[in-house]
Amino acid sequence: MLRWLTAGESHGPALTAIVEGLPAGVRVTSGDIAEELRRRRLGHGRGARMKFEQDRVTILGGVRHGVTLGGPVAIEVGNTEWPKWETVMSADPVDADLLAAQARNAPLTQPRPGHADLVGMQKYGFDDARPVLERASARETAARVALGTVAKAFLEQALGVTVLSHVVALGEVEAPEGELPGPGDLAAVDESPVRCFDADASAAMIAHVDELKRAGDTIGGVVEVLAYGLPPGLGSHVHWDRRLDARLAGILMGIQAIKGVGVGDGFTTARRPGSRAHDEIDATPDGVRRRTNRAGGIEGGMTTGEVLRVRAAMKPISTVPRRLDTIDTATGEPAKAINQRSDVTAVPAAGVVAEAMVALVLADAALEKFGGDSAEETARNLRGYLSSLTIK
Ligand SMILES: Cc1cc2nc3c(=O)[nH]c(=O)nc-3n(C[C@H](O)[C@H](O)[C@H](O)COP(=O)(O)O)c2cc1C
Ligand SMILES: C=C(O[C@@H]1CC(C(=O)O)=C[C@@H](OP(=O)(O)O)[C@H]1O)C(=O)O
Repeated sequence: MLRWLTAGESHGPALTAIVEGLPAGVRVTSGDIAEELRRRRLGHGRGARMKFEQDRVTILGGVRHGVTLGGPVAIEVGNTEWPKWETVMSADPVDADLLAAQARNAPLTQPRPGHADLVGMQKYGFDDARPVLERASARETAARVALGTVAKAFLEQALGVTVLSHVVALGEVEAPEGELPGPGDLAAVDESPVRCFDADASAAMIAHVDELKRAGDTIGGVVEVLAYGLPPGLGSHVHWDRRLDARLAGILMGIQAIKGVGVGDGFTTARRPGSRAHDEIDATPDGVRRRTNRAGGIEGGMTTGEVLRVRAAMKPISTVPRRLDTIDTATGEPAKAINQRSDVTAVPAAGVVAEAMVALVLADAALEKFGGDSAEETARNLRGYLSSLTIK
């Protein structure tokens, strides 16, 4: 079983991430993690913070000379802006000068509609939104992407599985249904400032973001994660919590601001008759194949061996520059919500986060099926399973 945790606040000194249960022999370096973190920071519509803040990656355990050892992998993502935030976010009791400086930081008492601010203050008994928003912030997704890098490396090296994502809708602009990016197309997707594979849709999305920025507004969208090279049989039909679709939905919904998940054609499938909703099966010289992939590579809670295809819908950023109506929790009077700065959209970044989340679930499901204390053992067990399949 793969276990993983993250810790740290948005403006704290660092995020910390640990993953336990990955085999030995997976090649991964801090450079690989830094590259994935770089991808997560990109995207047209992200705010000023992405430009001046740097992620500083240090692998603190579980890797030696660029190869995993089989123990927990611990990763620190340091925040280069920490010195500016030390008085606000210091963990230890502070001296008198620091306390005086902190007292000048007025509490944040105008909670943003759509963010965790108000209910977090109620639940945890704070009269300031700062302690809530620091952890609710999607800064934490940097730690998840760091862990996802290790999971992706395992999937590639032990199973030959490639995970990538692309943006399929940004607000009202949708990419045409059609050609999907293939396993080698990640760089082509990343070239688009909105991570959209279709050039015309990409241009329209960029214009849409610019228009919303001018209007002081924010926007959501839909990302699709694809996984190529999966064998049939990851996950199981036998119990609800072993179904791969349930596990993928849970992990994707666990990303900040994700409000819907679709597997394959998702909600569209519900509007089609059965004759046009399912994927008919053929025997081909290459083995059993589905004629289409409307199911997105999952039937009965298990991978079918076709391309895995899952979508996640993100709501618009809740720090709206136009400042939505709220209350001041200190006075109970009407007020305008907190707004220092904000992303117009973070949908392209959410795709990179979603890749990491899907990679962790797939790595977990692969280890459940094939086991292995070394990546080589997992690969050997996969080969044995594939060669022993009676229906190929
Ligand atoms: C990559 C990423 C970047 C985000 N950037 C912002 C932001 O700049 N401002 C903001 O208010 N929300 C941002 N969000 C969304 C908030 O984290 C989210 O709205 C908040 O957690 C409340 O959503 P929830 O109800 O799903 O928890 C971002 C989310 C992601 C995934
Ligand atoms: C820092 C990151 O995202 C942040 C996520 C976020 C939020 O409320 O979720 C709010 C913004 O931070 P701030 O309010 O300090 O400008 C984003 O920049 C990051 O992704 O690395």
